Amino acid sequence: MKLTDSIQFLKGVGPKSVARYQGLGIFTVQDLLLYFPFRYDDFAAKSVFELIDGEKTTIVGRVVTPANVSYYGARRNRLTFKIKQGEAVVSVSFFNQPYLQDKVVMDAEIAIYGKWDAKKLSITGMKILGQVENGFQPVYHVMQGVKQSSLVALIQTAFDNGCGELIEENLPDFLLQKYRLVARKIAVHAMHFPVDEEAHRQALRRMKFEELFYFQLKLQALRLKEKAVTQGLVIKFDDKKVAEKISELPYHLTKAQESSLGEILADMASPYHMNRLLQGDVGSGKTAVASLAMYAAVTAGFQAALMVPTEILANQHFESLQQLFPELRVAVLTSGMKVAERREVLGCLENGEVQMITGTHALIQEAVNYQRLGLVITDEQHRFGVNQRKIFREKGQNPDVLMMTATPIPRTLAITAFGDMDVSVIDELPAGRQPITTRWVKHEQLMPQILPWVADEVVKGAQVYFISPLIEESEVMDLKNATELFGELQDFFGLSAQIALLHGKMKNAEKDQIMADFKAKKYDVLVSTTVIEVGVNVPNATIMVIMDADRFGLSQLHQLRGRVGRGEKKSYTILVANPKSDTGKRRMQIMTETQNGFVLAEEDLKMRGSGEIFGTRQSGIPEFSVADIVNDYPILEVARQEAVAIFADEYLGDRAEFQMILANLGVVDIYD
Ligand SMILES: Nc1ncnc2c1ncn2[C@@H]1O[C@H](COP(=O)(O)OP(=O)(O)OP(=O)(O)O)[C@@H](O)[C@H]1O
Repeated sequence: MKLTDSIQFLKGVGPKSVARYQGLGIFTVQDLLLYFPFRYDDFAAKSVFELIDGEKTTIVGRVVTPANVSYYGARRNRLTFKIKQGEAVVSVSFFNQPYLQDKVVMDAEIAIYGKWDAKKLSITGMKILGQVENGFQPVYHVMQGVKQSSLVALIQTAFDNGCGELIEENLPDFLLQKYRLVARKIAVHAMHFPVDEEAHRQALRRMKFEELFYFQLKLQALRLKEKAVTQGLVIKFDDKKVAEKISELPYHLTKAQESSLGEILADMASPYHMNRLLQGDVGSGKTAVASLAMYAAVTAGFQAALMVPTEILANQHFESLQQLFPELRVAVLTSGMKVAERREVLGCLENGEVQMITGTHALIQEAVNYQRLGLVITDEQHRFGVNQRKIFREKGQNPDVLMMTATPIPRTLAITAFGDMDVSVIDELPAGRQPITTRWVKHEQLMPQILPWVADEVVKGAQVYFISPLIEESEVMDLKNATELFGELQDFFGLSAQIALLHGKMKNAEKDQIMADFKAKKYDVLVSTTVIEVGVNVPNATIMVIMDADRFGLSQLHQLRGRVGRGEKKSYTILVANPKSDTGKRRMQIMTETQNGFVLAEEDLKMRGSGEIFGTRQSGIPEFSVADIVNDYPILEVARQEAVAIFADEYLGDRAEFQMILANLGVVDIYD
């Protein structure tokens, strides 16, 4: 038998079960052996003196009273009896399982799995265990038609047929020794049938290492391949002009901005393909760095493009680029544009008149052709697919690509998701920024306390955002909420403040007009749905009020809060929320405690898991079968170092172990 054989060749597997097992992703014997339990229940019997109140456990004792079933209510009943363990007498009850009565035999030993109540010296039973030799039992994800016990039996059959012996080692010897990892054969067996907890721990450690190591190898291989295969552009920018531009800025670049820009420019000048992520907290000045990189590309005779997720942002960047570079021809391209305007822009892009362009994903549509595209910067990269580069290549352009993100990515995730990328981090805010004061208030405080205070601040010249509650997946409800809030605020402020409403259903031109007017201080208060979440830059706005703030995730709240505190004036964020859940409360608490996006992102990750923050599929973060990127971070880091070392070590190239690794990876042609 081979590992690649279908499980149908195993004894006891008929066509029907083959189909069912396929539903679990099990096709071959190998799939079966690598289908690991997701947890283990500890059924090992314990002495009643070591038990903790509320703990789920197994107790073994001798039955000392007959089992009695008492009925109460229409269908409910309780089975009770007593057992003796040493001198201790323990009361046992089972709810609604009267049929267990037969299994309770006077004077016989019995093992009961259930929940321990220390005060009453009693256990609420969940099941009566047949035998208690091995207390450590695996639990698998199964589905209808496949029982735990049949799955276990099938795995046992596979081992009985010697399939376990066919499992080949896929880690090099020196790593097994260095990290004292158990052999693959042993680990796979122990994942299913551990003799004890320690055996299981060792098996798991080995399988996690293997999974993360291969993952990192793949990233390293990709990275190498990318560097070797794709001929990047050499963008010979004009040093002097760039320096001049920097000196003309109304502010000094922060150290972090300077070094990030330096890294980006070095990539551009090199013949390699830039594959870099620019990460920085909200308001840290990423866009400023990006603009300078674009300028550098233009001084070398290339075009540069900046791609952003919303039209509001595209227009905002268009304006600021025009302001920064009045001597250049800057354009904007969005899908909401008039046909004639669009045609004009497309023509000038193709003939090279337009030197810099910003826009939404309209920038990469088919009809768009560039004359000499040198640099593409994408904002909020996780909102775009990862395929942009391919699209550009298909257009015959091979620009350097820089991705920016304002969602701070915890280091753990950055390594996992972007392990094949170079990363620049802007980890300081421009000088002169004051911390944003964040307060959490209840709904009932809004009218008597918050609104009068906001009114006072408006009189003093403050501009204010009000974010209406988020109703997931319902634009209609979002709109209703925003409109209601708008009405209430109009009633409250009367003529004392100019209020505008902005929501996702508006026409783009209308949205742009409102944003422009808000920037120009024609409005004091902007009521909005979350359409202003990312990137909006109105430095004079200093107050952000978020209604039903507990409905937002931490990262989103952080983004929203980042809309204030963008100038030198003191800024405030008010979270209005009466959270019902503990998570909601915790979120509000954390928001008032820290303004550090990286800390918040770590917390968010702990509270929600990685998938929700980035949407696993989009972000390219794979789903691991045994490893967990948050909790297994130390293993991930070691695996990464080893993967990097392997590819860096030329001597390894000739060794059989290295060939084996490459073959397993399916990337034998790295050096071709
Ligand atoms: N070094 C600096 N000193 C002072 N102000 C700066 C500096 N760099 C940028 N700014 C200003 O700070 C504000 C925020 O900068 P920018 O829009 O580049 O940040 P960002 O990181 O892109 O923000 P976000 O991620 O929130 O969209 C802008 O008004 C910008 O002009």
